[in-house]
Amino acid sequence: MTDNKLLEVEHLTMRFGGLVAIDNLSFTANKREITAIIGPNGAGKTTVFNCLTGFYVPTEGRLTLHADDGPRLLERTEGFRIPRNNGVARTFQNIRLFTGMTVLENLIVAQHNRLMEASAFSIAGLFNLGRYSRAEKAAIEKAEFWLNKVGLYDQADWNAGNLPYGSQRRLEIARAMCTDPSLLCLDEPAAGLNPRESAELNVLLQSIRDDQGVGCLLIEHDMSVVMQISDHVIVLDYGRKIADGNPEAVKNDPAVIRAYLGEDEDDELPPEVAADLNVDPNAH
Ligand SMILES: Nc1ncnc2c1ncn2[C@@H]1O[C@H](COP(=O)(O)OP(=O)(O)OP(=O)(O)O)[C@@H](O)[C@H]1O
Repeated sequence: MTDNKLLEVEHLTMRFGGLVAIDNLSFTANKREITAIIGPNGAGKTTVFNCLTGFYVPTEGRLTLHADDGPRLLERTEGFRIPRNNGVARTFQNIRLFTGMTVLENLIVAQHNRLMEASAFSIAGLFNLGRYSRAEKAAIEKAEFWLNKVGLYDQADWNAGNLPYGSQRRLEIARAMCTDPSLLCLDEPAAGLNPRESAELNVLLQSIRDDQGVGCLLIEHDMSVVMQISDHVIVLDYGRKIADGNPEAVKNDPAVIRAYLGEDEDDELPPEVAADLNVDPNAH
């Protein structure tokens, strides 16, 4: 199964002063799989993403992306090079689109690096019309492909900031996919979506995995999304891994149920989380 590894996280530790946000975390995410990272608030999920995508330099540990042309050590790569050179794309908990640009422009800007390469990073290169215009045409085709895929073709000329919230979430995913990632990191993509939008998101993410062959790393509080589409679930609590397995095994794991219920006798799980974790929300 070694060939199937996409991301290897080994002994990752992230400290902020005296606070240990991630404590000696190791896990593997495979190619063509959706790997979910779940856990209560403050468990360290976003910190893992921030280490993988260069926002934080880990205190300790090794983060290896097994790209098609060989392994890349993410913790040694400058943050801005990670999407460009290592093929790791990301969406954010709080949507970060270019709201003053159109929907189409957001998808073209995402391909800026490839267009600049085609221009040979020079004015002269821009006038090498054959090469640059081929790259421009390919960028527009890719944008059109993703506009169709996320159902936003008819809104291509809208300002991104005027899209409804659920559409902005889909546009953010489309923008990330326009960078041709090998690993797509999604930070709470279902947050704020209604049940219909959430179901559409499931279909989109499964298609990114199955049709595009892209591995996804997913932080999500919506257990219906996690349980329905994940191949593999990692559970964090206070920065430590407490479970690692398929969704069925994880949802029945007593350590996971305990982490969500807490030790406090008065704690109650929201009914939808309890249902997905197979527990009686009032049972203590
Ligand atoms: N830049 C930072 N400086 C100091 N502490 C931080 C920083 N970033 C995260 N933390 C702390 O690290 C811990 C883990 O935070 P993190 O945001 O990764 O959790 P999370 O599992 O993503 O939570 P949530 O589900 O609420 O988004 C928290 O105690 C948080 O306060």
